[in-house]
Amino acid sequence: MPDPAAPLPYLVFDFDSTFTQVEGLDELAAIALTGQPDQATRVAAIKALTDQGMAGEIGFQESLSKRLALLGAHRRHLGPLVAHLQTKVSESIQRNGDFFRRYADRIYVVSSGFREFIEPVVAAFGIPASHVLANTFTFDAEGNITGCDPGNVLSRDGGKIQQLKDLQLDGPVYVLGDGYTDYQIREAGLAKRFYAYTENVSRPSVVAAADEVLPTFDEFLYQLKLPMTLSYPKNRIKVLLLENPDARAAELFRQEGYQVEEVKGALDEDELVARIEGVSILGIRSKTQVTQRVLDAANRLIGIGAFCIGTNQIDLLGAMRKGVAVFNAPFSNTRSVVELTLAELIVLARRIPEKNPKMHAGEWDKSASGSFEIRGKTLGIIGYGNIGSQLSVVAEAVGMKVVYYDMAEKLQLGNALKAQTLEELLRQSDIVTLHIDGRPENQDFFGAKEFALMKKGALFINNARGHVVDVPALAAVLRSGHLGGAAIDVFPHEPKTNAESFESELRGLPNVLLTPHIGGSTAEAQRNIAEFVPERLMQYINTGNTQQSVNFPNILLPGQPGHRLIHIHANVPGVLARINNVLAQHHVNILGQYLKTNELVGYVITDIDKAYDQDVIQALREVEHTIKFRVLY
Ligand SMILES: NC(=O)c1ccc[n+]([C@@H]2O[C@H](COP(=O)([O-])OP(=O)(O)OC[C@H]3O[C@@H](n4cnc5c(N)ncnc54)[C@H](O)[C@@H]3O)[C@@H](O)[C@H]2O)c1
Ligand SMILES: O=C(O)[C@H](O)COP(=O)(O)O
Repeated sequence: MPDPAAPLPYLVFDFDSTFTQVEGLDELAAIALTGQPDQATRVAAIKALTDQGMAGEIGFQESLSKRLALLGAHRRHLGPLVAHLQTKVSESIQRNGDFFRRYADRIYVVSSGFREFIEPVVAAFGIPASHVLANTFTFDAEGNITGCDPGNVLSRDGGKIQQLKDLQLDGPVYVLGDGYTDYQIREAGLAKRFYAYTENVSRPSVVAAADEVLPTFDEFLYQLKLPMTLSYPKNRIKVLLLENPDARAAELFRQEGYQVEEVKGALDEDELVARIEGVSILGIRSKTQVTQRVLDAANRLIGIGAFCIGTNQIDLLGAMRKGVAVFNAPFSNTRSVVELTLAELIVLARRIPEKNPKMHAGEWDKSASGSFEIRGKTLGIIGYGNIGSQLSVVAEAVGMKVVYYDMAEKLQLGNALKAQTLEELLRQSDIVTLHIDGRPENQDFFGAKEFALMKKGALFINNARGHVVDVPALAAVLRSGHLGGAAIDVFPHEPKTNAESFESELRGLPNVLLTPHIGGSTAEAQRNIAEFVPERLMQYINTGNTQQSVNFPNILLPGQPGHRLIHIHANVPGVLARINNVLAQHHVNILGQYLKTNELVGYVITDIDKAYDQDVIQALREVEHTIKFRVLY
């Protein structure tokens, strides 16, 4: 760590795959060979030689001369190459361009690439030509590139080492690069530290030799407490994804620069407590219970993503008290559940759960007994929310009468009739389907009393949550023949992974269709969820936007004009006044302020001018009743 009062150490950057995302010679080859029949094979051969050289498998000089021989490039290709490379500067270097301009006198680019394309690219970052040390091409009279200047030390093996010796820098040198030749500067004792730069490419031999690994340049600036454009390096944000959400979720988080760890199944409380330390984002589905104990062990948690609809598995109030925002996907699998329920209505009405296993066992049981059409029958929908109301429309479209019951006042769709009481619905329905949510008060919502009120021979479906039904009572009415059948997708105790077995007293009962909680498990739903939830979480992290959070005050924030202070506090009187007192005492200019509270927490966003005294940040952290505080640049 440099002494803050001392000048910055000299920073020696590699160019190819470090300063830029690509290898300049590979790109030159692609441009020069455009339209040639053997383009692909020659470019691939050049790339392979680059990699062998970078990994230290062949000498640098051998790699370079073989590549140049394959290249067939001309001076006229250099202009397009530079224009292309200017769009390929590493993202974190691009966003910290101001740092380079400010400290250009301490920065050198030492590369085995070529001055002809490096100089113009780094010049845009304030780095003068005198700080670019690179090879130079040789040309023939027609302007064809024939090779590289053999007099340049960088064209030889050990060239970077010699170049650093020749530079005679009068202070500590830190080298940042992706290649083995960058490490060799440190190995030769000419640099104090070597940082393996892995934003674009990560070479195991180089990473193994490094003092530090830099997934981005933000990480370097953060470690050295240097000015940076992000408030926190994204590579430090750890995501733990459980229960196998669609691969797109991990892909989106990784694209954002986060570290992602995945666990196929659910974790129990002890397992999750052991894994949650250091995790900033936890992604789960319906199985993993996020309890107060888990939240207490979560020292870095910012947000939880429920990659499903239900959030009853999360202690939402506990999360709120800890300043952890929870997001779900409230509509992404709605249609999938509706389609499954529609299928089950018909399948149960035709007694398929009984007939199918018989057929597989070689028994031909052709009979109309107990089978009926669903047309004209009454479907009782309990819980007329997103799923219940969409099912209502679909069921009417296939000729059913719909009656619904909901504790809340709901928009009546089509010809559906509202039942004033649950009893009224149960007495008239031929099929009853549950679509209430899994809030704790709904534990054993449907039991012996409710089953007794159903018509003899009626059918029952539960695709909502397992714990809302008293399963022994259901098993009893199925055994007694009071119910004609049931389709059950959710259970009070479900296996954590596919490796565990499923135990239930519903197993083996007649005309009972059991499915392994697959109501929302379709390709479409899972893909939608895997895009929806990461988007909400990343917006929250990047902008403070809490729109559609299930436990936080919802604020849709405007664009950020300066720095943004995000303050989560216990909802007690006077906190906003204290925040504003601190801001006033430090003469901070407020550009905008937004506050929303709920019963437990207050959420205050303050946009301020970028110029402010850093002490204000500590003072804001110390405001009484603060739960969490962060700054967005
Ligand atoms: N099987 C699956 O794979 C699967 C997939 C998605 C959703 N779900 C579950 O389906 C259920 C419904 O989902 P949704 O998106 O329609 O939810 P929703 O919140 O839109 O609707 C739930 C409705 O139930 C009502 N309700 C709650 N408790 C009630 C009660 N005691 N009496 C009467 N009405 C009550 C609410 O007022 C609300 O209108 C949830 O439990 C969800 O977890 C299961
Ligand atoms: O709440 C939900 O969306 C469903 O129960 C689906 O849950 P799952 O993602 O665990 O299948």
